[in-house]
Amino acid sequence: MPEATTSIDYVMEKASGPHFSGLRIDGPTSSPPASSATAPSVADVNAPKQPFVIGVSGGTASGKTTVCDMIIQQLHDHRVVLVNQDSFYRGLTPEESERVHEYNFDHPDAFDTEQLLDCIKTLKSGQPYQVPIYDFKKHRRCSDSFRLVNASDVIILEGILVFHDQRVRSLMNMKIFVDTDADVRLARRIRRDTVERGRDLDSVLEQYAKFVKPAFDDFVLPSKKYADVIIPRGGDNHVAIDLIVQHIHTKLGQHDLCKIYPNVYVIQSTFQIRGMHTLIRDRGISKHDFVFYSDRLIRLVVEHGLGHLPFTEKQVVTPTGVLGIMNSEALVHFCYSMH
Ligand SMILES: Nc1ncnc2c1ncn2[C@@H]1O[C@H](COP(=O)(O)OP(=O)(O)O)[C@@H](O)[C@H]1O
Ligand SMILES: Nc1ccn([C@@H]2O[C@H](COP(=O)(O)O)[C@@H](O)[C@H]2O)c(=O)n1
Repeated sequence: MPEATTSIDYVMEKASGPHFSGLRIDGPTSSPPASSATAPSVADVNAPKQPFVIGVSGGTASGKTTVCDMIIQQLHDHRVVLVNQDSFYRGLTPEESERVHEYNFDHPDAFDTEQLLDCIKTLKSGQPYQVPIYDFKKHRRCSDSFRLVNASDVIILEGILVFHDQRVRSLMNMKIFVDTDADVRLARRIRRDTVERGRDLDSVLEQYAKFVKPAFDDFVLPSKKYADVIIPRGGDNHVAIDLIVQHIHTKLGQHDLCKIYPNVYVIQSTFQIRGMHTLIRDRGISKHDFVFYSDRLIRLVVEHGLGHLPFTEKQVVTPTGVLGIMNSEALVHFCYSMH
């Protein structure tokens, strides 16, 4: 190893832990095997990724759906599905239907949370789900039609109370709270409910004062503390939405080639690999170091590729008669007898 690079190397080795394949580069083979908990196996790294689940909460008419639509538009190169908590409103009993103005649609019990959980768990496992369709005018689900939601890269779960239940929260990778002033929300709600949901002004105002506002204070606002990101002004906040989309892109990775070519394997990015890529791109690097680190990176690719070839395990005795003491290169060449 060149002397000038010893300290950089030392830091990288210390920080990175075992290399992906379980073999430390140039190090002794006393490091943990590939099955170690700290080193993901080839199968783990290339296993189908679990969908990225985003929860979007906020008060009524805060702009949740608008924000979700903007995120979906910007994630056009990924498969994204939107699930509304509203779809899981319970059906009303005949008595409740008769006195619908006394029914609190803003209480957590108004939702069938068990079914919502089942839906998100099913989608997370890569299976499609038949999501109910809710009719806000009739206050009930359409009994004979569903929306078939397919497995996807990103699942967005949107609703006033999606952060209320711990079990639902725990399924989320990212939680967003859309924060819009109450007067703006009420104004939007009046317009929306009278235009789209078949209500009159008096009933909207009465429902708001009796149920919507108290439930916001009791359940929605307290769940804001669970949010990772709070978006003031909802869909008007383009900066926040751009940042969120960037983050999701990073989390999903850019390995679209894997979707097109099922036999493409991507080496997991580690601190050490990123460090070496940084060094060889540094215009000030010496020729010697450039060759040294490029050589290491190339060797990683070769070792990784060899790991994908069929092999049978072999016991070997080293020339000194000691079992198991060999450097990483020797391990690759001796342990795997290629077909
Ligand atoms: N930034 C905005 N400016 C103006 N109107 C908006 C804005 N965001 C949402 N709206 C309107 O307010 C209403 C509620 O928005 P929506 O996104 O459906 O909220 P939520 O899903 O939180 O109930 C809709 O009629 C929508 O068109
Ligand atoms: N039959 C129903 C069901 C729900 N609501 C109201 O909808 C609000 C939640 O939907 P947002 O799109 O505004 O998030 C909630 O505040 C309920 O009061 C309803 O009016 N009728």
